[in-house]
Amino acid sequence: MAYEKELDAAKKAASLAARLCQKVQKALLQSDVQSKSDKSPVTVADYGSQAVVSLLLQRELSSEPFSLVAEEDSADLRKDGSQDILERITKLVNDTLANEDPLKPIDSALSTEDLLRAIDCGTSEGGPNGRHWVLDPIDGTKGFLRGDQYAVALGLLEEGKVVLGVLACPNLPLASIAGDNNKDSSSSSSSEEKGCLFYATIGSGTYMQPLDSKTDPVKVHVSSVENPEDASFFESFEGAHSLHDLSSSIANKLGVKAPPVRIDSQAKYGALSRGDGAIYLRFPHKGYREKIWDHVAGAIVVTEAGGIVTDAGGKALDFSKGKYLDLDTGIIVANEKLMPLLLKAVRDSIAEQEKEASSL
Ligand SMILES: Nc1ncnc2c1ncn2[C@@H]1O[C@H](COP(=O)(O)OS(=O)(=O)O)[C@@H](OP(=O)(O)O)[C@H]1O
Ligand SMILES: [Mg+2]
Ligand SMILES: [Mg+2]
Ligand SMILES: [Mg+2]
Repeated sequence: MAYEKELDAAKKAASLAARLCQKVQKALLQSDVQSKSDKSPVTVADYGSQAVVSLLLQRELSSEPFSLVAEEDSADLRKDGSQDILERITKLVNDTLANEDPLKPIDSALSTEDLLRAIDCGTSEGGPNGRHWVLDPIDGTKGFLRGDQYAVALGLLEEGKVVLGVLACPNLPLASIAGDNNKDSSSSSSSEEKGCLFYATIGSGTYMQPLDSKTDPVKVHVSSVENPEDASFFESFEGAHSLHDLSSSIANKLGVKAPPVRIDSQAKYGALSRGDGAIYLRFPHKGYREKIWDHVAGAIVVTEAGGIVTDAGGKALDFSKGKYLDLDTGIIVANEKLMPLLLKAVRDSIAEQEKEASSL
């Protein structure tokens, strides 16, 4: 299989980073209200996760040139007054790496300077040439803070095309979340087993396995629903991230009956890839520029499971332009059967909205 070595490294890196995030989220949720409103634990997990992925990929793929486009950088950690937090992150990363394989002797603990360097390996600009890893160390930071859904999202671009993607979703139930409308999908089902690892390489399909066990992976497929009346749709939890009114107008036009399922992060792409819902609608407010790390891993996880991911005009997403995606209005996802109907509903709803706006 193509990209076997890269996939092994990516799964290992994302799983280990997810373990670090779980540890921080647990501490965060157990802590008192005052320290919950202190955003530093989130920062710790974002930086820690990025460092772990950066270090693991470089270690496992040491014979290859390494380029990483990632969300975080070390600028704030290098400022005066950041020494305490920097030491905390360094300890967290060292502890995580030491627990990775208790049988393997640890080389030597990382210094704070090593940690800053590992984070800053993620400052590549990406682009159309060569290989670039793309990382969102915690996607859905707001969900992470609430104790809800988040994902460690890692992808690989080759000559501007996504060839591999891994999504670690520590709070996503292994069972379907279909019908979990507006429920808190992490805490509503506390007895259910949670933690999913989705992965895909180009031409080989999408697989899911439990995040914390060696259980065999299963191949997943997007929903085969053909009648929009039977479809349900996902959208951002945060209203500030996507225009919920526009989504509901599109859903009405299509005849979708079920209310939206709102969950944070690229866990939406993971859930769609196994058919928990049939449609994803994402319409950021005007002027917002989408970053590639918010979609690279999720897009291949869905397309390899048989889905289609486009902008609101029906164009495939172009990940070759650097850190940003140039988009027509929004991002939509559906299976092949629903996509033509969805595109028409999107076009009609946007036209209606523009007409209303111009008559004001
Ligand atoms: N204004 C605005 N509009 C659209 N998108 C935005 C906006 N602000 C942030 N972001 C990006 O959204 C990422 C979070 O993913 P979701 O929107 O799917 O989830 S959620 O609604 O936040 O729960 C989130 O990713 P993280 O920063 O990694 O959490 C952001 O990159
Ligand atoms: Mg993100
Ligand atoms: Mg993030
Ligand atoms: Mg962020």
